[in-house]
Amino acid sequence: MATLIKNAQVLMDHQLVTNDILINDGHIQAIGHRLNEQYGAAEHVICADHHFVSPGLVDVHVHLRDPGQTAKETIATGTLAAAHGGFTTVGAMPNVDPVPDTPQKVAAMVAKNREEAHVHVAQYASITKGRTSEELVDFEGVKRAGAFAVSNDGSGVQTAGTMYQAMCGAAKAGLPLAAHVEDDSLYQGGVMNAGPVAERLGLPGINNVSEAAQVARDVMLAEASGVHYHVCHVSTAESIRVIRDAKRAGINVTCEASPHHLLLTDEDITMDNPMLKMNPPLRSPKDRAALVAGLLDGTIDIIATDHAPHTDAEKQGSMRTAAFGITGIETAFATMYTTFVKTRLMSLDRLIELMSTRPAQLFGLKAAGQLKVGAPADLTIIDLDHEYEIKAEQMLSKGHNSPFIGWHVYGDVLMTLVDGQVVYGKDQQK
Ligand SMILES: NC(=O)N[C@@H](CC(=O)O)C(=O)O
Ligand SMILES: [Zn+2]
Ligand SMILES: [Zn+2]
Repeated sequence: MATLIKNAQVLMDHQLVTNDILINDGHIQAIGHRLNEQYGAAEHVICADHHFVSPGLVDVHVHLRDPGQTAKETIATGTLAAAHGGFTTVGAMPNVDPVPDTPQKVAAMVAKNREEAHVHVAQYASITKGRTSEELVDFEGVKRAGAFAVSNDGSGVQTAGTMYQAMCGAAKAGLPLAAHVEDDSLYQGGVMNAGPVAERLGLPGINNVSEAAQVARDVMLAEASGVHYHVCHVSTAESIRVIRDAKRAGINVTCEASPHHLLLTDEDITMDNPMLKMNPPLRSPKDRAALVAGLLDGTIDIIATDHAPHTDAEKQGSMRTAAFGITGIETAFATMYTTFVKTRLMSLDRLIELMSTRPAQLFGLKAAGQLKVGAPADLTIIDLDHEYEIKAEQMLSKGHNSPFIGWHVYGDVLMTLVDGQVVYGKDQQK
């Protein structure tokens, strides 16, 4: 079946231009004008009404919680939430139960994702068995079973020797290694960033060095092993400095930042509020400024949400006891667009590079992140002009643990297509 998207604003050579997009057999067949004269009338016509049509967004850091914690999220709800956020490919973190730490378990996850997901899911295998042990997974085996990368997200790899062996194995298998950087021996049980705000609130703090020291260690190990080392949710000025230096030295290191670390600081925590509790924590304004500088100078390669849904009960009460993590996949584009593009700190083109093109390229997701003839029709139609309020009841994730509820933003996703099929349509929702 052919679908024609009419009057789309698409980015071409860094400019927005009006075009029609013809989709056939799940792929983009043509981009241009008066396509029906050349190709015949399409069975299905979607009027984009001069809204922006983006290559589907790509988020390499998402927690789908399934199997094992389906009260928080399922593959179905998490990927529907992704489609609502404009994402057509997500990377699923392996802190689920059972952990995908063998080729068999990875193959089972890949099959389950294919069965139940509304968007493409790239599956992480863990780095070590059970995610916290020192026993390495079979890197070649998990790659053959369909893993696109390895990560122990949720925990750092504590021992340098284990990390080095893991990097050598991942490098040999051609798998990127995405690291949650956290040295347990430097982490002293905090629940928010260490500093004057934590002191004022009487809450235990998490220092910068528990992250940055492990980044520094890993950069050395990455150089020695030759792996593609990717730092997850970078949050400190020191980590940015180490990564910038490592890149200058030609080491194969990349990193992601999450919207919340680019948009909020610990000064936004005016009271004990679990909606602002995540790991790594919201850092100081100085750290945020270093992250923004890193985003603008290219030290930060991509944006990833770290969408971490929890039940309402787990996010109630005090930050001392609430779960770490916030949702993000439904608010990432709008919050980033509003703060960085609408204000002209960054071009729309660059934001799409950070949220679609580059993550696909860095992680070898060859079919994703492109709007061009021959590519899969993974697209999202976004209204950039209408201001709206982020509301919990509009979220399709099971998790409502977002600090962005109540924000007024631009960048409303109207429709998302995966392989030419509409997987989210604003008008079709309640
Ligand atoms: N970021 C978080 O605070 N939580 C994540 C784990 C993680 O990303 O490290 C989770 O799985 O809930
Ligand atoms: Zn993490
Ligand atoms: Zn995570």
